Amino acid sequence: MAPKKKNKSPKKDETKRAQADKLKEQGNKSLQNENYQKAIELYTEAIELDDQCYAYFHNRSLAYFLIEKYQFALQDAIKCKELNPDYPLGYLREASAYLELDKHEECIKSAKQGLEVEKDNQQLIDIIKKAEDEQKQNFILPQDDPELVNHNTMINWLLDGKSEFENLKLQWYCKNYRGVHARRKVYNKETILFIPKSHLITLEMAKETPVAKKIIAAKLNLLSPKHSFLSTFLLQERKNKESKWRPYLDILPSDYNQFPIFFSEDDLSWLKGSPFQNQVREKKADIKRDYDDICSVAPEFAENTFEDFCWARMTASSRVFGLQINEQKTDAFVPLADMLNHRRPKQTSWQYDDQREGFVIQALEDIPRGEQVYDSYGRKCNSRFFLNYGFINLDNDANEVALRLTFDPEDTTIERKKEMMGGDVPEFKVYRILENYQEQNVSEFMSYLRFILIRDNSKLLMLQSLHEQQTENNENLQGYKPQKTPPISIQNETDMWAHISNMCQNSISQYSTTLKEDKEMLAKDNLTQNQRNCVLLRSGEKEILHFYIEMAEKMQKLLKMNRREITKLSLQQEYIKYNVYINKVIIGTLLQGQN
Ligand SMILES: C[S@@+](CC[C@H](N)C(=O)[O-])C[C@H]1O[C@@H](n2cnc3c(N)ncnc32)[C@H](O)[C@@H]1O
Repeated sequence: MAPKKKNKSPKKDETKRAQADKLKEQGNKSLQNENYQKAIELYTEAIELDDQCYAYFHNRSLAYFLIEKYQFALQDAIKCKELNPDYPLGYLREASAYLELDKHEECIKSAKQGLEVEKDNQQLIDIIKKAEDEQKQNFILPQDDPELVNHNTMINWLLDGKSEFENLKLQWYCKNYRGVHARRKVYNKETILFIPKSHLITLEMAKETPVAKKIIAAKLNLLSPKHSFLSTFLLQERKNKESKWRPYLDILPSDYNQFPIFFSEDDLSWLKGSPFQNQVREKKADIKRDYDDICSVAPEFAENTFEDFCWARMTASSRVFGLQINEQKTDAFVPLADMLNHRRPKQTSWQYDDQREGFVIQALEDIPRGEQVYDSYGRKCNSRFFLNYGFINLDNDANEVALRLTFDPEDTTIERKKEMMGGDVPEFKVYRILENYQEQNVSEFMSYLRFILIRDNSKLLMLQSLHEQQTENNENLQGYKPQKTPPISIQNETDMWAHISNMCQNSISQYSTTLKEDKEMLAKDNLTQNQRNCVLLRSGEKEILHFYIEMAEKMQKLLKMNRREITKLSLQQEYIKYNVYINKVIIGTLLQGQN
């Protein structure tokens, strides 16, 4: 049977076109009013009446783009281009959708075609530049680089295991150094990553290795048991070519040369004078002790060199998450989640979701497309970041410097002090002080020092009775806590500042460079990364020491004045930062009652 002829009445067509145009106008108004869904409906109705008008497809493509339906935006842009190849904005819509879909080649190709139609269209020129820039960032490594190949294998392994992270992508900054970026705009509260339990390496799994079982059976007292168990697991699986975990193992950093425990003596010498130099040696010695202990109960573990064990331990210290799975605390390696770099304040939060049975990360703010997505590793001193993560955080308000307090053996009140403290005084006590003197650590340090410096038995008696009053109702009356000593007298407080100043000056004199010299070195920028990090670490410590030397000088000066003079001086700019101490301790306590 012959097909029926269509009734082609020109008049009917014209009416339809007029109706369609009207709908388009209404659609444009909705678009202007940011009612994109309505605009899409109106353009769709227009298209149903007349599917040969490029403008309807162009406008609907734009509306789809604005609600982030990029695949639909692309389809309409392609149709617009087909209907009118001379319309440059059709190419712009197509290129924009391709860019959002991370199809950089295609984006550049369609924008270039658009430029053939209108050669100086600035939007087309801009989008080519943006796509090229992103391409450069994405492909810092050649396509066949093993790191990239391994990365793709891991991504497929995770996706096959039903992981979800469609809005995230990995980006390289240089070899072995990667970060996670938003593939598309991420919204506050959006769950951006899900890794099922099947793809987590937990502490419980690590405790099942033959070596771990021997450690447990021998009741070994390891210094870092959790990280050691996880390390034995990593090393066991690394040797197994058929390991289920191969895709994850293959993307782990191949070395940790920027971690201080791997530093040469030459690199370590850049830490001369810093208490951190010892911390590094102690950390390495602790890891060696764990390694030797493990080898002693599981001799086969010695197949792994100490270097191998250090590699595994640093992998654990820099990548493990402390989780709670079904109310049980554990530690785990979480592939891909461990690719997020650190930044404070918190931009994302993570947890194990018992219902979904997997690890999830949620955004805590909107993150624009292309931006790096961070995890906060917490508020930590740079010495901890350096030791356990191999980097230094600039502008870190949590930096500390270690100061050691000891009782004076010549102190005639020492016996009473011992008695008060419940028998004995510790040989020494190390406090890690921060530049902010209001931090609890610092006030405990000052209080401890006040107690050490008392030379007057009557003051000790007063503290003892205060302590007894405070602990009156406490049945397990414990010894006196020097770190709770309140400000006692002008003399004691003056002594405390003099002592702080001496200790800080003594610490400063241990370094082979001054703070000024460090700053000049950093400005020159001719240091290796490890040298630079050492200089940043030691200069951070010196800043704190200088802060307290200056504070000590000013507070000793104030402690010689009367209340009126102090109040006047404290209003000066250079004293403002000490006002909390001045008002609370000097005026509020030591000079209480004075006019
Ligand atoms: C959990 S991993 C993050 C992924 C890592 N960048 C990678 O490529 O494997 C932690 C390591 O990332 C690096 N890192 C994380 N945050 C950093 C930051 N803010 N600055 C410098 N390096 C950082 C450090 O090397 C750290 O040991």
